[in-house]
Amino acid sequence: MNTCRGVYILGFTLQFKVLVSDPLAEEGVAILRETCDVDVRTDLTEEQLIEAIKDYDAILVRSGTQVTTEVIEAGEKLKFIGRAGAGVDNIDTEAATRRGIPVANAPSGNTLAATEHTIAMMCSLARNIPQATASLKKKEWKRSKFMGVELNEKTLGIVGLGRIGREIAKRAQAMEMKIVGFDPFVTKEHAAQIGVELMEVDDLVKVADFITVHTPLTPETTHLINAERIATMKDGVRMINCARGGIIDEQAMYDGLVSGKIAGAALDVFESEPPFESPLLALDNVIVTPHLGASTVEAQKNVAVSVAKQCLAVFAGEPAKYAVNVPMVPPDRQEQIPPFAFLGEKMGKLIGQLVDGRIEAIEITYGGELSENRTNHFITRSILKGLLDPILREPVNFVNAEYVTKERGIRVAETVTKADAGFKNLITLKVTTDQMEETVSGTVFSKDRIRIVSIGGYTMDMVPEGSVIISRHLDKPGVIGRASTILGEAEINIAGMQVGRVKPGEEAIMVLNVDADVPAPVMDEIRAKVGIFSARFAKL
Ligand SMILES: NC(=O)c1ccc[n+]([C@@H]2O[C@H](COP(=O)([O-])OP(=O)(O)OC[C@H]3O[C@@H](n4cnc5c(N)ncnc54)[C@H](O)[C@@H]3O)[C@@H](O)[C@H]2O)c1
Ligand SMILES: O=C(O)[C@H](O)COP(=O)(O)O
Repeated sequence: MNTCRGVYILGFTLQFKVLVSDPLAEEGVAILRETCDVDVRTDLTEEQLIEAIKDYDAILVRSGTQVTTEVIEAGEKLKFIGRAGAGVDNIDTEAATRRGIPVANAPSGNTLAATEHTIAMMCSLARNIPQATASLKKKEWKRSKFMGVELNEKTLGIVGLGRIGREIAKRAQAMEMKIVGFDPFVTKEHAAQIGVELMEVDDLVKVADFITVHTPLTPETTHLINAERIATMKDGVRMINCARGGIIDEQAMYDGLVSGKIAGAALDVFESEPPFESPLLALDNVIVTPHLGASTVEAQKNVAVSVAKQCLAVFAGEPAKYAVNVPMVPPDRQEQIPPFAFLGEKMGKLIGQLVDGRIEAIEITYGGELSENRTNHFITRSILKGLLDPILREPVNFVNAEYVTKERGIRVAETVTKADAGFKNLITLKVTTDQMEETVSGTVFSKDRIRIVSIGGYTMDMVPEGSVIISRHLDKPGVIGRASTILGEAEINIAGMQVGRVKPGEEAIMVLNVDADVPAPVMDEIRAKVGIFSARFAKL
């Protein structure tokens, strides 16, 4: 363990504890040690991890640690789960989302390592290099036994055209292979641009000489390559899996390798790891590596540094760059979103203090230029956080805001409209409870000029910060004066005041910015005054 300086936040220095439970490159650990207490404990059993995790603010893993629901539930202080690598299938992200814990990975740090490993495996498979090496080391000289095949002019089928799939396509074209691909999330045009003929998986398996899979392991991709598809493949097909065990059905692959339908397989990953019990290990036409796809010095440094930096960002109250359970802010929106997210959170917080009863529905209307904005869901999350966090016992944050809302049966509707009530952009939030309805609207004039522009239909120009009293009263002389006198007697300074009305002499609204908290008896006194229908104190 290392004693260190702590992370400085809002005038406080907080000492965070980080558990590294899989081997992580020293460059990443060193970044964490500058400000945190770091324990590297790569030998914990699941039971020991469940016991240990309660002391830590973050856990950093590779694929070796199973971060299960039990681990996450036991991690009372957990604020961040980092995966130094791409696949997060060893982390129960749903459980983390429920608890509001961001899970982040390092998606591109090991792309080239995994790509090069796949290419190495394909070449080794084509030329029997591991088998020939083992044979010669036994002092055998069997040249005809290890006759290979060329890659030149063969068809390579790539299942999953993401980061790794695309890099493989590029390299395989340099070896003059013809590339066909399957990926339901890639267009034909995009595939064509990278030299790949896109087709359905059922067609791909029929035409390919080599098949390599590069998808995540999901319910849809589990056993995507199964006995039925293997039966339709070319005789003597060769298969490579450097993505995740389970994308290819291992039993079906074993049967195909034994029958000779499949000439050979190169496997870096397995349905169960380590695969000591797998019959595949006994087959001569199977070459294997122990999940080494990401194991290069360069990749390990990249991924360790990436998750360490994201961990510190989260400790400092900033978002993790590659959070997998929080929507990603597109790079071109990183400047634009924060003022709207700020406004949304404040609007949520305000309306939450203006309503009574059980919240049943939340309607958010994005108007003006926001009607064309693809990233309104970020603002919605901020609104939900602002509204629900002060009300609920469990913490609500950007990660679990949607989950918590849904779990409580609160209906959320997002609509867009070109109508803008004269503003460039306008957010209108309406909350319906079992007792009442309230509406608040706000706008961003610029990042330094953010305003609530109406409450309950009354126009105003309110800075959404600090402490406020919001009252509804009769628009008659003396009513406002009565409220100010009460505050003066209680020695509460009024820093600003706004009044809004629809018609003279009818109900009006007053917003008083005050410099201190207003005690409940003082609020009761204001409410009791003739002409004041309601008055609420809110902190933003
Ligand atoms: N062996 C290793 O050490 C190693 C190293 C790095 C990555 N990986 C694994 O490699 C895989 C690919 O990584 P990546 O960085 O390229 O991921 P990626 O997210 O960039 O790409 C995955 C691609 O799979 C596609 N896909 C999703 N569902 C699909 C489906 N049902 N059918 C077909 N395609 C589908 C996606 O559209 C995407 O294009 C992951 O499983 C990752 O965990 C393994
Ligand atoms: O998904 C990944 O990034 C790879 O499977 C690498 O796993 P590792 O970090 O355990 O090597």
